[in-house]
Amino acid sequence: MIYTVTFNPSLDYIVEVKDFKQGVVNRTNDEHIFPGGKGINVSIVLKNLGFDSVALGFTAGFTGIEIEEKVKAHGCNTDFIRLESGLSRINVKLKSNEESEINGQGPSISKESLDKLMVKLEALTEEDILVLAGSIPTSLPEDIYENILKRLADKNIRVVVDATKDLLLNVLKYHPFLIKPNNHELGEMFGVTLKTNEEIITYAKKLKDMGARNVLISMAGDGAILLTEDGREYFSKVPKGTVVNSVGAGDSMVAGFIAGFLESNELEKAFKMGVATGSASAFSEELAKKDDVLRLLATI
Ligand SMILES: Nc1ncnc2c1ncn2[C@@H]1O[C@H](COP(=O)(O)OP(=O)(O)O)[C@@H](O)[C@H]1O
Ligand SMILES: O=P(O)(O)OC[C@H]1O[C@](O)(COP(=O)(O)O)[C@@H](O)[C@@H]1O
Repeated sequence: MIYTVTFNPSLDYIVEVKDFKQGVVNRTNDEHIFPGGKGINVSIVLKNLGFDSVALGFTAGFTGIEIEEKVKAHGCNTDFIRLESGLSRINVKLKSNEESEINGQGPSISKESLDKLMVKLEALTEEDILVLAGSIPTSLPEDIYENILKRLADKNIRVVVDATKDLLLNVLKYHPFLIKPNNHELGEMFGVTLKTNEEIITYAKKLKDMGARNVLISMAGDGAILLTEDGREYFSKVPKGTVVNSVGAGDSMVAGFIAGFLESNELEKAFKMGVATGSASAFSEELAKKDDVLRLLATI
């Protein structure tokens, strides 16, 4: 089974405002509310591609109840831990001349609740895939992903991590099967601005040297790069299309990669499927659907 963990689920409030102006009352032209958070998006897209998973993580308050209902409405299995207090966050995505995002901090997670998650994760076996994705509430220490992988280290589970900065860097010594920073996050990890593909490959290799097995770097509309554990390097352009909503494109890419790998056992095919799935999400209001993914895959 595939298990996704979202420490910090959200309701994504996507608002379109023509010519947004600061400091005045603006009115929306269009608005949507979607369940969000990286692991949750991975679970939804996996389902759209025909793969079952279990969405794990923490929810709180009425927003948490709504998130869980919406995830279930997509046909996903859920096993969230309910927090005693606080509210799951509402992340605002403002689409105007530019795209801006305000992502919340999320509720506090107590030690007892964390322990409940560990009990669930300790039941995983080498047959399973674990996806740890997204930020953690500010109340938690930055070594939380690292601690989880340390406790699961002898189980031979294939782990996918989509996180930023130290949260990601600290897990590399546990040899995650796949990591997927974008090019900006990659630069941020090393305190540099990366401009060319050569520079991006140089720094992606550092993540491999630090322990990651396969490193997937997304670059939004500029394509993607995969460095594989057996030393191959792939670059792909993105398919042609009109971007409608790129929120969740990165998570969709992770889901597409996993689905492609489970279908073919080939990293190159997984890579192409990842790119097609990311772009299928970027080209639609909601997350990628299978028909659109397969149509784009044929062009890569
Ligand atoms: N402007 C775009 N045009 C085409 N595909 C896109 C675009 N933006 C994102 N994608 C697709 O989604 C994938 C992930 O996008 P990216 O924005 O890099 O991830 P993240 O959301 O993690 O920052 C890309 O590799 C690509 O396949
Ligand atoms: O946990 P973080 O880093 O705050 O990100 C959460 C946000 O990212 C998303 O998962 C989308 O991520 P991507 O656009 O990178 O795929 C949203 O659904 C959510 O609001």
